[in-house]
Amino acid sequence: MLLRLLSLRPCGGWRCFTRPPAQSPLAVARSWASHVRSGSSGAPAAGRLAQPSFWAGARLLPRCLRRRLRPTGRLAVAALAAPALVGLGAAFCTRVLCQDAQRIEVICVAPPVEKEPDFNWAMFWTFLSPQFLALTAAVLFALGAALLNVQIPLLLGKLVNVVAQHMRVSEYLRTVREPAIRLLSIYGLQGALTFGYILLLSWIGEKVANSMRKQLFASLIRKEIAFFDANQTGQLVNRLTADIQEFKSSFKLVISQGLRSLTQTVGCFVSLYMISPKLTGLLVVVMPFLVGAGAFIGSSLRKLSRQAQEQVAKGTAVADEALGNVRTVRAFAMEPKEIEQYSAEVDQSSRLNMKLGMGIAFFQGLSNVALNCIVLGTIFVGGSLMAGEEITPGDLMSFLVSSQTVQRSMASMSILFGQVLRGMSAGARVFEFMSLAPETPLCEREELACSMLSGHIEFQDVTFSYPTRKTFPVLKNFNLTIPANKTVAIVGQSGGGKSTVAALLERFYEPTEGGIFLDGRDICTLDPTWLRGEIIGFINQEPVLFSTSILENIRFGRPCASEAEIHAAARLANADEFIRSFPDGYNTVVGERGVTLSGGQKQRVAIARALIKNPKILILDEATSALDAESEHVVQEALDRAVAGRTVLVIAHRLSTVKDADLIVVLSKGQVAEAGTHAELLRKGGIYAELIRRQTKDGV
Ligand SMILES: Nc1ncnc2c1ncn2[C@@H]1O[C@H](COP(=O)(O)OP(=O)(O)OP(=O)(O)O)[C@@H](O)[C@H]1O
Repeated sequence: MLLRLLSLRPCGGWRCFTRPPAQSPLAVARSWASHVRSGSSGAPAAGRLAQPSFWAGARLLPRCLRRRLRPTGRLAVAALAAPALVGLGAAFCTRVLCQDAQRIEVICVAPPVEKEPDFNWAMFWTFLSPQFLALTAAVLFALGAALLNVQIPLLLGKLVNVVAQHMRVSEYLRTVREPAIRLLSIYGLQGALTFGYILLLSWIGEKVANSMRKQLFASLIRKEIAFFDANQTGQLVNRLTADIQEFKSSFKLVISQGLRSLTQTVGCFVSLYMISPKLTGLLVVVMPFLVGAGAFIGSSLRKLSRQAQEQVAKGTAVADEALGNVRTVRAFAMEPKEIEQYSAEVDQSSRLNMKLGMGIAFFQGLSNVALNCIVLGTIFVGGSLMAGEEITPGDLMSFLVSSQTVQRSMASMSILFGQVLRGMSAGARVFEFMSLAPETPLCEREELACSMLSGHIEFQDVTFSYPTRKTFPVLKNFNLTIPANKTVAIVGQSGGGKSTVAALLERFYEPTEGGIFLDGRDICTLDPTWLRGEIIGFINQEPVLFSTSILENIRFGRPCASEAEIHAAARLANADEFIRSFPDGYNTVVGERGVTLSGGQKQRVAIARALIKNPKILILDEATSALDAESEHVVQEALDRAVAGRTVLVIAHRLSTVKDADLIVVLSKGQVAEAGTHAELLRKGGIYAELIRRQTKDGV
């Protein structure tokens, strides 16, 4: 029995603190937290393990006490019932420790300096209100299950009294039937209600999370480009995944555990007081000490645990960087150095974890002693009260079970408090981006008739600073005219603002001052979706393909395009031949970001994707600069064909690619420094002539 007693408590504690070595700190913290959330953190486990001895003790206890056993006999009885209470106490301490894991998770997840947004209740209600009926039913079921849980100890007490009174089998079976059947029906009903509210809650949780995810994604993908300059993709994806998951779990827990625990704590305390005010007093005095001591020792373990987690994160970062950049590591033959660095981090991590394990072992051992003493005290006082006939054996039984319920409920409420805070801050982060309307709505304002569009573009006194760097003007009173069906090239030193001109024309950003006009209409009065989707084709230096087939990638330019149109666009882009040379032809899947294609092939697919919408305006932003001479030649050939009959803005470093442009503009410090044809600018002998001279010398 003693062995069983000892085996209970470490189980709960170790479940919280041991972890598989390969997991990331975040995953570890999550798994700890999910242990707690799913209620497997030790309390139920301890309770489950404690039950057989508890029932054995419960059966023997009244008999022994009725026969007025000597103190040694009472001690033996106490030893039988002890595991239940010890298990409960240990479970309670374990919960306190597990809270640490949850706090650690907060440390891992929360960015340290970011200001937390406020929780938007109104927005939450818009998601919850469609599930109102199901939610009401779930709440009622949960309350019903909790109230029945309060009844169960009292009925158990009555049953024990019957068991204790009747010694003859026939009489016993007759008398025990009625309370046993009542108890059984309550068990059944309680089980059905529990099934009902958990089912309803997971249904509601899924529905709410599902619509939150869709709405958040829809709202994110429509945000202006400046928003993505200011927010990291990883953070945004985290809001879509981890934050919504966190919010969903917290919401479900508040209804299921919170409501139930509160009802049970209040109800069982009333029952405890009614059974025995004296024993209740003992419990009320002892419990705060137990929790206080657990929290105190837990705080130093928490600190150690946090250090261990941070160390694991360091090791993970080293592995992540080395594996993610394996080509660079291989190219520099740095494998031994990386192994050494990773080993050092892992060794330090295991030293900290061993220290932590020792701390937990010490804590568990100490709490065993304390809890055993408390159990003995409870049994001792309870036994004395029974001996003085102040309470019946059944009362003691009810007391023990009710106190178990109270302890479990209080422990889960303490966990829940942290969970609610975390859930609300996760929810606030999700709602924050949902409620922000994009500064440039995607589908508003006017469209011009495409057939009437000539494609004449004018930048008039455009001044612009990026929203993330407002004090640094990239363009200053920039003026440029791109006549319809002409090709205008922008050249100049790196960082001069060439790509910014293209981004403004695409309406990725809005000019701070001045305006951009298309056929005399300010483009900010035009529908951006129409502008980008039908009028402007954009090809840049690093085309990004999606991990689907070549066919679908080209169709991305115009979703309603037929296969024949796709093939035609590919031919125009010099891509048809190489695509057909693949075994799967147009159905070849290109891998993540088009990794299975060469740079030149990717660029030609991107050109086909831009051409399929037959854009009136084409922007080529360094479209060939990442390619070798061979690929550049093929791609340039495709581009030369593509520009015919369109207004084209070319941005280029390699001046050889722009010398045939109708107009070449040299951009310097955000302003037009020179403009003219290739021959005019060479004659002028200014910046352009100098650039040409340098590139010819370098053989570019
Ligand atoms: N998203 C951004 N947020 C803030 N500043 C930016 C952003 N993009 C570019 N810049 C800054 O704007 C200036 C102009 O950048 P831009 O990319 O337009 O230059 P560029 O002439 O195209 O350069 P390159 O020839 O090297 O591509 C640079 O100083 C750059 O640091």
